[in-house]
Amino acid sequence: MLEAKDLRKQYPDKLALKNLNLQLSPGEVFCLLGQNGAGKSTTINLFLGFIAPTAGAAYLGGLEVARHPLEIKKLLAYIPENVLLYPHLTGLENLALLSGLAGFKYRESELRDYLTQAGLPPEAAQRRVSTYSKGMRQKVGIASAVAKRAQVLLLDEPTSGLDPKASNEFSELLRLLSGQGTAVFMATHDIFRAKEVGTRVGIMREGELVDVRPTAALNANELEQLYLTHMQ
Ligand SMILES: Nc1ncnc2c1ncn2[C@@H]1O[C@H](COP(=O)(O)OP(=O)(O)OP(=O)(O)O)[C@@H](O)[C@H]1O
Repeated sequence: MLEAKDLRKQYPDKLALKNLNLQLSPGEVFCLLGQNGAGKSTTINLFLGFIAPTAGAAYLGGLEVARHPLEIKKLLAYIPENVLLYPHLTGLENLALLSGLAGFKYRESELRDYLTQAGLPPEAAQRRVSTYSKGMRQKVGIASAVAKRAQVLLLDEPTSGLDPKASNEFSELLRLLSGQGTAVFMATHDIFRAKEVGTRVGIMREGELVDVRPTAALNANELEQLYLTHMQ
């Protein structure tokens, strides 16, 4: 569902990603840990097609991202730290717009159901998004991923700045999506969440994926120790 083959990104004065090799199956949740500047966002931006690789290739659903920019946009949903929505439109209107762009036309009742399923309070659906909290905007992002029937979900530090309850609800939604077969690739600094929602966790250091483990094999303390050992 998601694959990197010798994926590499060289900036003029920085090798941001060194020959990444990785494969994700449907329903897998891969959490990528690493310090600031390790290359996590670079990896996500390569899968999004926002930047071009220097060598190697990124694939989504078997399609090479750099060669199929339009097709891959239909396969994937992207949730950055701050979900960008139209502030003067309501949650419902935003979702109608986002799913419409992906080619889906839903009735208002269906859009409401997607928002409720994502955990947005029903009264909020009619409110302008400018009144939403960060967690509520994330929920609209998740609702849009579900409404688009995204096969791959890319997330860049989605829980940073969320309170523990919102962060926990977010983890539940990721489990729901992965249960429906969506492959999830998430860059995060949150070791606890990575252990909780991830099926596998990877540790990136200076552009290199230095360790990959199934999360079932470690408890949160062991994962933290492993991470710290790699950062020494
Ligand atoms: N457009 C660019 N031009 C030059 N260097 C860049 C560019 N974008 C990123 N870099 C460099 O590439 C390296 C990897 O950056 P990246 O943003 O992928 O790290 P990150 O792991 O996402 O960090 P953070 O946790 O802070 O988001 C860093 O050294 C960064 O300065």
